[in-house]
Amino acid sequence: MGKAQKKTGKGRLDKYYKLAKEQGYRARSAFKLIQLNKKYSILESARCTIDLCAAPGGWLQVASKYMPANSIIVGVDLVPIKPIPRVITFAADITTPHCRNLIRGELKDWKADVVLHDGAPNVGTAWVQDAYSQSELVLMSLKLAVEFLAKGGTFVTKVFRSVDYNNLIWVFNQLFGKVEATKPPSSRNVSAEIFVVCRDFLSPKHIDPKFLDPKHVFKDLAATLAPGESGISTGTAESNVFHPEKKRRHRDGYADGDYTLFKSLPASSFIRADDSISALGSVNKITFLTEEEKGWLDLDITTGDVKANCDDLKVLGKGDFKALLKWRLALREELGLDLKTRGTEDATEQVEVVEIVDEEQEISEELERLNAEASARAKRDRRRANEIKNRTLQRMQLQMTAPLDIGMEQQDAMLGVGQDDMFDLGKTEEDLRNKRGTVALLMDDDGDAITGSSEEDEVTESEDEPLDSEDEREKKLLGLEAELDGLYDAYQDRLRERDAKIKVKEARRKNAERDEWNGIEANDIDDEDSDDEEVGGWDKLQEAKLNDQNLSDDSSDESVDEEAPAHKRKRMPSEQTAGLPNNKRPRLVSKLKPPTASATTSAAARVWFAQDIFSGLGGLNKDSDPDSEELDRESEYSEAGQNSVDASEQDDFEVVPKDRDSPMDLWDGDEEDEGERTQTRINKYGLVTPEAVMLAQQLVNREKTKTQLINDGFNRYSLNSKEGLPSWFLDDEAKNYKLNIPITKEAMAALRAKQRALDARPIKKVAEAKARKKFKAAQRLEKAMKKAEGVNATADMSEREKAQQIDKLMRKGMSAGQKAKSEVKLVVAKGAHKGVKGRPKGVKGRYTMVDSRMKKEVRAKKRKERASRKR
Ligand SMILES: C[S@@+](CC[C@H](N)C(=O)[O-])C[C@H]1O[C@@H](n2cnc3c(N)ncnc32)[C@H](O)[C@@H]1O
Repeated sequence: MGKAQKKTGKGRLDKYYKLAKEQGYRARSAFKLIQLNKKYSILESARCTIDLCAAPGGWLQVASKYMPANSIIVGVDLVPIKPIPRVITFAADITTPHCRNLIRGELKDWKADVVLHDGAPNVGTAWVQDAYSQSELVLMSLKLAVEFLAKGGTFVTKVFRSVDYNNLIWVFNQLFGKVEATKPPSSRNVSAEIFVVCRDFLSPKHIDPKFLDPKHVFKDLAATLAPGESGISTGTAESNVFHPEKKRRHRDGYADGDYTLFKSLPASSFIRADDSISALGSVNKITFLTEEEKGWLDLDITTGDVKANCDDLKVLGKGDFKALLKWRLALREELGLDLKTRGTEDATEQVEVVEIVDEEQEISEELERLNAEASARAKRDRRRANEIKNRTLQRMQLQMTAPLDIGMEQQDAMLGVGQDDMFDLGKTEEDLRNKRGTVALLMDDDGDAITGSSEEDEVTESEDEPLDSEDEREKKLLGLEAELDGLYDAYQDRLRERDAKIKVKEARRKNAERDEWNGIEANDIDDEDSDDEEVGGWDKLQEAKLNDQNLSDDSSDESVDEEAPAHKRKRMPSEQTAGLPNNKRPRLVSKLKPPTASATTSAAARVWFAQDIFSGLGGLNKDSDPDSEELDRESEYSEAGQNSVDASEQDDFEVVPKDRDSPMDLWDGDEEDEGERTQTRINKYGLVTPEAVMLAQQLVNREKTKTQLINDGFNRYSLNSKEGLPSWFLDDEAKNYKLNIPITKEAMAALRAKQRALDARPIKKVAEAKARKKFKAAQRLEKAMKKAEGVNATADMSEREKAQQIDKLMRKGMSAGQKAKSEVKLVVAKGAHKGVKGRPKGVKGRYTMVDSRMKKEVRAKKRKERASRKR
């Protein structure tokens, strides 16, 4: 009975339950992570994952399946988790410091790329309270996540859709670059759970503890709950009065002995009640039945509105309730129930309550407004970036601009500073001119270079100015190349968008970059700025909200203050030489610099900036080599009496473009990695290309020596430098510049044989099924033999009977365990059998009537099945 109930109850045993069983997952929830991972590709590139609330271990199994080999997976839960290969698990409460210490002990100083949280507290108490503790658990998991996550990491958490939901999302938004809520198909619709995927952890240096403190984050809800009470009570009644829109489910049931839903309250009780607000929240009507109460109806203060309000409290709004409370106070004074002072106190009390609740409402409204604003801003930025891209492409097509490359354009767009590459180049020239002739113009009294928007406006476009013909030609040429580069990149992007595999690879590559890259990001500076402003990010944000400021928009922070702390300055190498006059740099330089760690500028951009015209600008070329920058400035500002540069650095110094044929360029670290990777691939899968098989055969058959093969591998292009060549050319070249190795018949045959052998191997499931079958047959036989021995040992059977019995047992034991199928006779419905209804003559046992139509139909059906299976 239990079984039947289980199957139908709540539809628990749905297809994911069955799938989980089939695929060996411990919980159906595993599919939630599989689906989340499919959407966001979280696990493929992660090398360390922490799963909080992991029992029984479904998510851990998924993580272990999808994460790269040798990655670290740690799972924690209140209950012990059965061991899973290559997963570390322990039992702890994630809300305790003990748990934190255990994780720290496991990770040492590693950081996690992903933190998962699918926690659910034990249900059973009131719904409001359940949701609250779930939200608390989420906040606790976030606390661990921010401690252990690496910058750029991902936090996936389950949240219940409750009143806390928006507050949690708001907090996530403060700590992560991208926050998305999603409900995977395997999550039941009846469940209030939703999964929030927070990517791009910002890793701020200081996090205001209030962000992670349930008291602050869920202030709204906490305030509506009276201390020590878990749900519907005075607090809730109050909230019903002042927040009629926030309906909470009432699970307390009926009061003792009272089984009606409609409740009325005598006016005298309301007037004399201590807790008038909760009285208003829990009744439908205020009645005037006694003589005294009827008398109150005639008073001036009891206006028509008040009477109407008393009639049906459930339809009243906040203003109506306030009017009723005012009326109550006035009546109490009238009746002399309160001394004047007491009355005032009471009034103050009421007003305070109203104010607190009002304030809470304001905060929640503010939160909602901020969320809406953030999403609108993101949308606006996206639109702007698209516009910029389109405009740039148009200008490129009209040959109006020399695109540096798509990568840089995107950087600009991302920074939201607009696409004004040509203007910036113009500005560069302007700067040059200024530097040559009118340096003084750029200096203020203290010798600081002047920057600012007003200046930017003053900078004129130098597009119109004639360049000398040599330069112009070169510029044009580079422009054309860059244009080709741009178009090629766009083409590659389109290809990439179509190819899911490339997306995964890209994600991995990005992940690798993220770990290696320690450079500067505009955001970093922003973060630091806000961090450095110390006290309470929370308070500041609240304040910022009130001031209607955009938290991420901090263009004003771009200029670095003279008194800025040392670590702030460290971020801008160009400004390390504090004594130099141009601490503040013209816009072009400061704008291009931060994102242009050498890794981010394309070859085309580097070639572009390697032109003589830029050679005088520190920070523009050389990818921020601080030494060369210092020397540049040293030579330019020597009159200003700067002497902070080493004597060795003061030697004749010439800014030259990087030597294209320098030996450094020939050494390609990637190729070594590639070699290793190829080796591992070969170890794992063997040789998979005919060329490789052929070369191997030649080596084995001693047709060629290793040296010969290596020598054959070289060609006159092998040592060519790739520096400065456009990517489309390199891609094309990579396909064609190598020698085409002729493939022999033998190599192809060997490869095919290998493939056939691979195909002939049964898949794991089939092999397992066969082994199971064999094992069961052996068991049956053993059982039969034991029985036969028993029969043999019995004394009350004749030898003949024993032989018969044993024969029967053995036949049964040797059979496949299935009953022999009874034969079905096929009777063709033609000749004498045509049109016969019922059993045809002379046919005994089971039979089936068949005809040519049926034959055709069956064949067609089989054909279709085969075709669909192939597909
Ligand atoms: C829905 S289950 C997690 C299922 C898991 N993701 C899987 O795929 O197998 C929720 C888990 O949260 C755990 N949990 C609840 N509160 C916890 C706490 N404070 N600390 C650790 N685990 C907790 C419960 O023990 C329970 O095993």
